Amino acid sequence: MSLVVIVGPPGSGKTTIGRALAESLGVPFRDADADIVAAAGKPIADIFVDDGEEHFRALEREAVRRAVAEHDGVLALGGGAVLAESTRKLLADVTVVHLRVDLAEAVRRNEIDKGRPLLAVNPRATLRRLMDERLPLYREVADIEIDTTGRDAADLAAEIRAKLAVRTVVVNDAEAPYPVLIGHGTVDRLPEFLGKAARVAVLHTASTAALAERVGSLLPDGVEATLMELPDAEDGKTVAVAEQCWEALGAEGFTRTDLVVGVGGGAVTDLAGFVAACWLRGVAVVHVPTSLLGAVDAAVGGKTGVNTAAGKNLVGAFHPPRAVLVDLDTFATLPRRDLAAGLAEVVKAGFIADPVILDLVEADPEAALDASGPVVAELVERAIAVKAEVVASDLKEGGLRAILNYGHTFAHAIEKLEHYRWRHGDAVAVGMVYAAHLNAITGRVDLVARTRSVLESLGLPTTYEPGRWDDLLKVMKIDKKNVGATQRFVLLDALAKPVVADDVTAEQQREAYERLTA
Ligand SMILES: NC(=O)c1ccc[n+]([C@@H]2O[C@H](COP(=O)([O-])OP(=O)(O)OC[C@H]3O[C@@H](n4cnc5c(N)ncnc54)[C@H](O)[C@@H]3O)[C@@H](O)[C@H]2O)c1
Ligand SMILES: O=C(O)C(=O)C[C@@H](O)[C@H](O)[C@H](O)COP(=O)(O)O
Repeated sequence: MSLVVIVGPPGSGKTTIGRALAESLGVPFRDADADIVAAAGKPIADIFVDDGEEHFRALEREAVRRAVAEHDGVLALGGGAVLAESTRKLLADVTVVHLRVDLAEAVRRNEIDKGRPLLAVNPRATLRRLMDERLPLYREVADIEIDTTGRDAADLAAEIRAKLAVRTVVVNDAEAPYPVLIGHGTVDRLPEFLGKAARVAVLHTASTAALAERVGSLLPDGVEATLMELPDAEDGKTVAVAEQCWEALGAEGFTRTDLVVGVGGGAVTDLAGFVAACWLRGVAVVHVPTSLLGAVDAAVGGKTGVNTAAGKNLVGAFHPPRAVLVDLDTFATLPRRDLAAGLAEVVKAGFIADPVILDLVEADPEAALDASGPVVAELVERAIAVKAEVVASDLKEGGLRAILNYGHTFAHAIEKLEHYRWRHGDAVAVGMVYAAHLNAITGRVDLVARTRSVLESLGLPTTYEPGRWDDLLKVMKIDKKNVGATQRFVLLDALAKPVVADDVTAEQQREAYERLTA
């Protein structure tokens, strides 16, 4: 969590709403006015009477400077703090929420709270003047503006939380750029992405049924939701399941302006994207990934598809979403094993492009496994940034995008041999160890020990059964990256220097397997 600063006129609810927001985010709350009172040893009204407003403003500037430097959480400022240019400059680098309120309600709230020296005489006229004078200053510093009139604190805290996207990564897809909103409560932003939809098909599994219901309840009057429950995990990623969805869309009279929403792990978003890509030759899809793996990988980038008897993801389409809503709250119910599986793809992003990811995981693997902690939020953001940059320049995997397949040649072969009963992330973990052996064997870089140790620290598998090489090789020979009879592997020349190699010999491949299973 980083700092969120609340500003607004007297009576806008900065302290009450700030506290409710901090509680809902699970972070500490701090009140700059309380800091001034503590430092001066007397109430603000007494500082005004004894020392004058100018002295109070000097104390306030210092209190705000200190709090902005020290605090990690929610910080409420006094109504006049934004008068100081130095304070406004300080706020340019942090997230600022401006709470508005109408005059009548502000007067009412200030009548209850009598401790405001500037409002001692003729509060209505004074408040109107202060609000008019300060409004442009609040707006100058604010990232988010919310009207608090007639609303309760918990409700407002929930709305602010939803708007406090940790970050919006824009995937600059050449055809239609789309945002990936990462934050708490971002699912509530769905109504912004409905377009002209009159019907919304919400695809989910049993594990995400409650969230799918919530998605349905977010739709405005006149927009109908149809919830479709899919079989769990890879059992849902089949042509037969896709066909059932198409039948249901047909029965609903689903048109080109309607919307598919995928609420679930990567299996759901892959299937939802595929259903949307094919229905009427392409309707919009919004993804609400609920697994870490879905958030950092499957929901971003527009690859959709199903598994068939021939292999993993061999049937599908490139169909980028209209938006991706990564709601960090959804990871709270994700089993630890699935969280770890998602971290395998995060670690992959570390090896191919952003080694800071590896540093973060290695520094504290337990923190990386704490779904509600700040490390997971940073890892999510970093991994999505890696993926967004790659897919923006090469949606259809003409070149660069293949690097996202690091470890996947071997992983997909395991998944097929295991009849899709292995978690994808677990298979990718083993696949990365295999690729690390190939890196070393082909004289590139030796990252075997580091790969094993970072994955093992997360409880991920790093080895596979011996004696299955022939079966594995057969599957690897129909990998999508292959060109004709030439196998291609994503390898690393060095950390964060991926290459696509087409000269890995049969002996080298086998040797990597022998070392992996030794
Ligand atoms: N399209 C792409 O670019 C891309 C990228 C990576 C992976 N994938 C695909 O994604 C799939 C793997 O995704 P995954 O790891 O999310 O698997 P998954 O979708 O099977 O989900 C894993 C398990 O977690 C459960 N789950 C999901 N969210 C939950 C939540 N919030 N609380 C409780 N349980 C929850 C699911 O019901 C499932 O049992 C694979 O099919 C893989 O091929 C696609
Ligand atoms: O988005 C990509 O491109 C990837 O390769 C991401 C992979 O992590 C992911 O598992 C993807 O589903 C694999 O795609 P595939 O084309 O090899 O099936």
